[in-house]
Amino acid sequence: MESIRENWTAIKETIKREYDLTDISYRTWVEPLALYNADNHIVSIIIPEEQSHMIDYISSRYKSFFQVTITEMLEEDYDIKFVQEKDVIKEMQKDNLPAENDPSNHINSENANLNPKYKFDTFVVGSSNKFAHSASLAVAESPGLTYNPLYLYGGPGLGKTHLMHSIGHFIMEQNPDKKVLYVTSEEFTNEVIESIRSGNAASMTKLREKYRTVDVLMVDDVQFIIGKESTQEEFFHTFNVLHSARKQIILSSDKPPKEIETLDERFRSRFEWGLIADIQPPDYETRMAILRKNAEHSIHPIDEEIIKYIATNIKSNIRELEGAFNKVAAAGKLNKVDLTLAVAEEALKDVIYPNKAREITPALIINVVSEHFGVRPEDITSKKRNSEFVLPRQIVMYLCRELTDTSYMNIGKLLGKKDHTTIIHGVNKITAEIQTNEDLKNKVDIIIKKINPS
Ligand SMILES: Nc1ncnc2c1ncn2[C@@H]1O[C@H](COP(=O)(O)OP(=O)(O)OP(=O)(O)O)[C@@H](O)[C@H]1O
Repeated sequence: MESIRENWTAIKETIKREYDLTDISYRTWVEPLALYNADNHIVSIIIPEEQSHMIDYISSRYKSFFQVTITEMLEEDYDIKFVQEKDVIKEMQKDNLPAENDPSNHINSENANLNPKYKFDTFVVGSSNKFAHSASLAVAESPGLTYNPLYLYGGPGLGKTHLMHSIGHFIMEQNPDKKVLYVTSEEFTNEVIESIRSGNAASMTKLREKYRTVDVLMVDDVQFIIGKESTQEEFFHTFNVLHSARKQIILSSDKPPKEIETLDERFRSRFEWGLIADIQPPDYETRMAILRKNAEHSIHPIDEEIIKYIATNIKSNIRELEGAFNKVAAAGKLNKVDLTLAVAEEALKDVIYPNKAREITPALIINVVSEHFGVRPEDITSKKRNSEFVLPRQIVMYLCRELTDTSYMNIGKLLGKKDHTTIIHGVNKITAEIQTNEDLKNKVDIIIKKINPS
């Protein structure tokens, strides 16, 4: 930092000379720029208040000039960030508050957003996920130093989130001072949208503080960020800042970068900088091992015969495998009967359709929406009027009309015997709201992609 400060005028004069700037350009754009700070190889440059409306222009035209000149003069890589004078003033005022008032100091295991159940020791390793598991462990052992970013991809419910959380727990157990943050793309998108909507520079600064000061950032289902312009842009800069500061980035997606058609080149190349590891659907042995592990924790013993039946019939998704197991266990408990193969077959008759392609049905929509909102499907199809069930239920109404041919009357029957006018109202409400409410539109888009990933 000190050497940049000492050479600040020389840096600007070098830029004038090397890039052949006219006197007027130099005096107008470059000379008034002041150095704010240089941390983690990021040089922050203050744009004076009277030039604040030109920040995009100054950044696009002069950023690379500063980057190249500083990097060459100091023989170290630097990234450049332009900041508004008024934001710097606010930042300085904030810095005068006691440190504990700063929320970014409180990222610990709770607000790292990690599920305590998703750890390496609960993750069953088999041939389908061995590579992704080893890569994850290597990253957990030396974050920021081996593979950066780590990009995990695979179909739904195959353990990407479980592995990401395992890395987070491992790092924090080894070093509780590390700031680890897990976020879904949906949460990230909503935060960016919220900051932009508030039109408040301080809110954007806070968001950047939150994401750009961590040691490990994990973004789940990154494909949902791609194509959303302002979110994508914010993510791009966050990625650059963290990566150039050697902070670990872990991403998950349903596809490898080269198969995401809408991914532009700057993301593709960055995603490929580190290591790309895929997770395939589990083989029979792995499915059996996962089910046996579940059975160990079950209060009621579950026969090996039943475990084999589930492992044979549910092949492509571990979430569905666990769901089937839970359904069978619940059937035994609820009906107070011995858990025989016949009971298991009956419990799974709606789940197991041998050789049948995934069809979009109201039942599938209800399952995906309830999982997305963290509520039970029975709550969505019940008559309960609790506020947390109303929005998911209305989204189900809307999606049943958008994605299936189900009539209003039949949707009503599925959703707690509701009258068809209630369904029409729900569908119209969501149709109108997604025109103006970007959060909701984002939510609905993500749910549609989960229902129909193709
Ligand atoms: N190898 C494994 N061993 C034990 N449990 C697993 C394994 N893989 C996945 N699971 C379990 O399966 C469920 C789904 O896994 P997870 O949420 O990690 O999938 P995902 O790949 O992130 O899915 P999506 O892309 O839909 O978000 C979780 O309950 C997880 O604990």
